[in-house]
Amino acid sequence: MSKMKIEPMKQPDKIVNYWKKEKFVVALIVIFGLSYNITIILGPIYQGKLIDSIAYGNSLSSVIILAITYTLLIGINQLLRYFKRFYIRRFANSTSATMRLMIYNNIMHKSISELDDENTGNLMTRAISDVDLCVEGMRKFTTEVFDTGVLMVTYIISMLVYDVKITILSIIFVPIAMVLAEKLKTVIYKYSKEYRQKSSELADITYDAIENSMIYRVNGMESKNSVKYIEELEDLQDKAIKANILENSMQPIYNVIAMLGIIIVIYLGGTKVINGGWTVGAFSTYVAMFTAMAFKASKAAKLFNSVQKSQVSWKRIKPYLEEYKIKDTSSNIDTSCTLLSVKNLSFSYEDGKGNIIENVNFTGSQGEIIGVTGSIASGKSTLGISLLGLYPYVGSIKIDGKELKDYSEYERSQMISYLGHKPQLLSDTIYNNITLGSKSDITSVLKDVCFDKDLEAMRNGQNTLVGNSGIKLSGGQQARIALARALNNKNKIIILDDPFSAVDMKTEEKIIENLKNNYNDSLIILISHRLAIFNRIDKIILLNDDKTVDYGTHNELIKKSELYSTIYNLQNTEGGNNDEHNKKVSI
Ligand SMILES: Nc1ncnc2c1ncn2[C@@H]1O[C@H](COP(=O)(O)OP(=O)(O)OP(=O)(O)O)[C@@H](O)[C@H]1O
Repeated sequence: MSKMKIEPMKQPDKIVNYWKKEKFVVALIVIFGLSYNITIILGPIYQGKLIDSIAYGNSLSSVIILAITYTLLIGINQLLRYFKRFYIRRFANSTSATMRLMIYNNIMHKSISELDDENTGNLMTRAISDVDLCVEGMRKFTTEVFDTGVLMVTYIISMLVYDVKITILSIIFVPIAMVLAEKLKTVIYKYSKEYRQKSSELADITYDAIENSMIYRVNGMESKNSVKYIEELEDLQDKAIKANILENSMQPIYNVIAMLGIIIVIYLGGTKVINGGWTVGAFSTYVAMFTAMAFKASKAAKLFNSVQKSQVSWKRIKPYLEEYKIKDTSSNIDTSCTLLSVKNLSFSYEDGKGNIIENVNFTGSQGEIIGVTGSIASGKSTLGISLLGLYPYVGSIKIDGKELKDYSEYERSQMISYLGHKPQLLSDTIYNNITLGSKSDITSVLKDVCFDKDLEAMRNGQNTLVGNSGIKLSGGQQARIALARALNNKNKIIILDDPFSAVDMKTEEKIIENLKNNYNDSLIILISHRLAIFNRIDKIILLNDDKTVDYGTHNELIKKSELYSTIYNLQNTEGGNNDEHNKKVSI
């Protein structure tokens, strides 16, 4: 059996294209679906013949031949059914995989501002959970086109061959059941939509309870949350009942309506047998065909409802099914030297909102360390983020003479390494947290961040699992693993946002020495509250509360900024080697 190939597709927001994409599989479904549903009619026909041959006293050998033929036909018919089912499953699996691939690709190409929006993340998680429901609807539809549509046509044609009048009179109840189902579909859609919405909300609440269990527990919120959770569950149950009851409770009613024609069949057919127009076997064949057809007709009514239900899911997925995009991974960057030049840089997170930083000017080159400091919420992290080029900025950020926004996203990722404000550890091993899935020797980088001693105490060494968000590591260990990740992916420019906030002063000093010695082919931008080592770095950017910026060497800032000199002196005089003290007197 050939392995399923998952490939992107064109116009993924048109549902019919999923059938077009699987042309070969759909062709096989058509072949097996048609042959299964056409040959099914041979079952009741041969059953009737068998009854007649017994009733009219045919020879034993001809009865046995008929019985064998009947059994063989049923066997072949079921084999065709097996293949039809197999290829329909294959179509469903492939469609589900394609939809997931297209949604995943959409996530990969969302802008950072869109991803920052919490709602986008939630909506996409829900959309992915809707894929299965939607594909299930498509599978049912494909199945029923044959098992209901083709089969009903086959039965009706055969019944017409047996008797035109009885057929026309007995099937007039079928459209009534269908019209009733059609009328109910809007109501079913409404209830189904409400149920799906509630179900996603409950999934969010569950994720939240798991992710933030510690916070809720220590704040004594768990029992209160449990009560709320039960209320939500009850509401979900209520909506589930409304959504399902109407659809399922209607099934027997559709069934009864479609079956009403049996009265006509028995009356007119029975009369025809008495008058010698039909044999008992022909009558039995006709009754079997009518019963099967009426049963299928009532299923068709249910099919309309289930297609309606899966449309709820399709509508939720559709906005995320956009054309497949491929990230450009060609790179044209200068690896021989590094020159960063920032001129009149201003930045705001949203258009029209006030600037977080204004008119920042500085230059830096390979081998330098530039410190960024300032009071709380003065925009230190924002300056680091703006240098990544992920958001639009005003002014100029040039790397090696070329504007940052003119580099491709991939080129930027190859020029700049970044350690964010939070460690953002994955629930994985130390090794995977640092390499992010690539293969490299991390021994030296672990030494550079002074983690080698910590590692010796860990039984599983680099394969130690860090727990959810690094919970099994101390704050300082988490910070150093995150720093090691940024350094392992060493680029021309390394931006480190507060890497030492959870690290003691001695370790900080050692790491700074390692950075100076082992990363002098990069330009390092070091964002920090702690100024202890700032007298050993090349230049400092001080972001003031009034959005003015002081820029210069340590000695220049000591002279020109009262704020800088006061804090530096406080951090380096009494208690200067004490972390608690430094926190109190930090900028
Ligand atoms: N993603 C964001 N969207 C909108 N506003 C933001 C975003 N990130 C930060 N801000 C705002 O920007 C301002 C500066 O925040 P930033 O984190 O850059 O300051 P900071 O100097 O690094 O702070 P701290 O000293 O507390 O680390 C704050 O008022 C904050 O609310």
